[in-house]
Amino acid sequence: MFCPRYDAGQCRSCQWLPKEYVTQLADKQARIEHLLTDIPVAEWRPPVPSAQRRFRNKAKMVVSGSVERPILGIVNTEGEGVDLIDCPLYPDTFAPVFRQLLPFIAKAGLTPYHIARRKGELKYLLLTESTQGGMMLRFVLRSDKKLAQLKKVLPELQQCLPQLTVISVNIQPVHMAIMEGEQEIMLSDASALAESFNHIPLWIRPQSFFQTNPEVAAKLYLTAREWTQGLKLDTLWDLFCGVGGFGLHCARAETQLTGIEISAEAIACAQDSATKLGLKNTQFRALDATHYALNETSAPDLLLVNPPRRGIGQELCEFIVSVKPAAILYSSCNPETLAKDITRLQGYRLERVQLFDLFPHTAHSEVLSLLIRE
Ligand SMILES: C[S@@+](CC[C@H](N)C(=O)[O-])C[C@H]1O[C@@H](n2cnc3c(N)ncnc32)[C@H](O)[C@@H]1O
Repeated sequence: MFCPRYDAGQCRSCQWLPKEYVTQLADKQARIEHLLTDIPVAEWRPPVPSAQRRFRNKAKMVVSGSVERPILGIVNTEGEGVDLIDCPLYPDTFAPVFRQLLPFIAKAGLTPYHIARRKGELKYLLLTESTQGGMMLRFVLRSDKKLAQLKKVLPELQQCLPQLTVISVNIQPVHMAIMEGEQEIMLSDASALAESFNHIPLWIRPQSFFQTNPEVAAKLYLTAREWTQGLKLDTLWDLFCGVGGFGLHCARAETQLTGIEISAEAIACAQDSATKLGLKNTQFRALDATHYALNETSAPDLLLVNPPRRGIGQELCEFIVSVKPAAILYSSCNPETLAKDITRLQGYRLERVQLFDLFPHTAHSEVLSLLIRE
C-alpha cells in the first residue's frame, strides 16, 4: 500500500508498511509458531488475510491547529499536527465527512485542545461506519463549556451530513493520553448504529468496543461458529464478550448463553442483538469476567474467551483447569499472552490455530485457537 504520509516520514502508525504484505503475514505466522513451539498443535489453518487498504471502519482523529483551520490526524513528536484525512486505511466515505466537519468546528467554537498549553476544548473526533450504512460521530471535549454552541449548529450539521445517524459528545477532562472519559452526552435520537456480520445483528455504540476490521472480523466469528459446530453446546460462556459477536454466532436455539463484559454499554448492545435474534436462553451481564467465573462452581460445555492484550491470566486459567469445560475457544489479540495462558491450561490439547489479520501493516495479530479437554 502506498501512503504519502509514511513516505514523507510524517506518520509511522503503520510500522510494517515497507514490508510486502505476504512477508507481513509470513512474519506474523512465524512469530505465533515460535511462541507455541513447545505446545503440540494438531492443525495449523492458513492465515486469513485482510484487504490492504480501506479496511478500517473507525478513525480516531486528534484535533490540532486552530479553530479556523483545524487539523485532523495525529500530533507528531515536535507537537505539530499532521493531516490524516486522506489516510488510505479509511473507507472512501470518511474524507468527505471530515472535510465537511471542518467549518462546523469553527461554527461551534470548538478550539482544538493544545496539549503543551493545556488549553482548548476539542481533543478528538471519532468516526465509525457500519457496513450497513450510517455513521457514528463522537466529539471528545475537555468540558461541556461549548456544548450549547455545538447543539445550536447540530441541525445544520445533521442536514449537511445525514449519514451521521449517531452523534455524541464525550467529556474527557483529564490531561492524559486517555482517549475518552466516562461522561457521554447523546446529541442524536439514535444511540446505536446497526451493524450485521453473517446475518447476525450487532450494535455499535459509544463506550463499547467494536472490531475495527469488519471484513476479517466477520470471518473470525464465522470460523468460531464452524469450529464449534460439532461440539455439545447446551451451555456456553462468552467471557470478555463485548457486543456479543462470538457468543451470538456460536449459540444455537437451545444453548444457554452467558455473556460477561465490563462495559455496560456493550452489554446493552449484546442484549439487543439477542432479542432481535429471538434467543431466549441468554443472559448478558456487565461484570469483571474473572470475578464472574470465580463465583461459579461448574463449567459450561464451551468456554469462549476474547480478552484484552493482557490475556486471561493466572487466576482465570486456574479456575478453568479446576472446573474443566470440555472445550475452550480462545481468540487473542496478543500471541505472547495467549501462549502463556495456554501453557497454564493443563489437561487440554491444542486442536487448531489460525491467524486472522485484523491489523495489517502493524506487528499485531489476532489468533483463534481451539482447545479440547484430554
Ligand atoms: C478484545 S475485546 C473483545 C470484545 C468482543 N469479544 C468482540 O468480539 O468484539 C475485549 C473486551 O474485554 C472487555 N474487558 C476488559 N476488561 C474486562 C474485564 N475485567 N472483565 C470483562 N470484560 C473486560 C473490554 O471492554 C472489551 O470489550
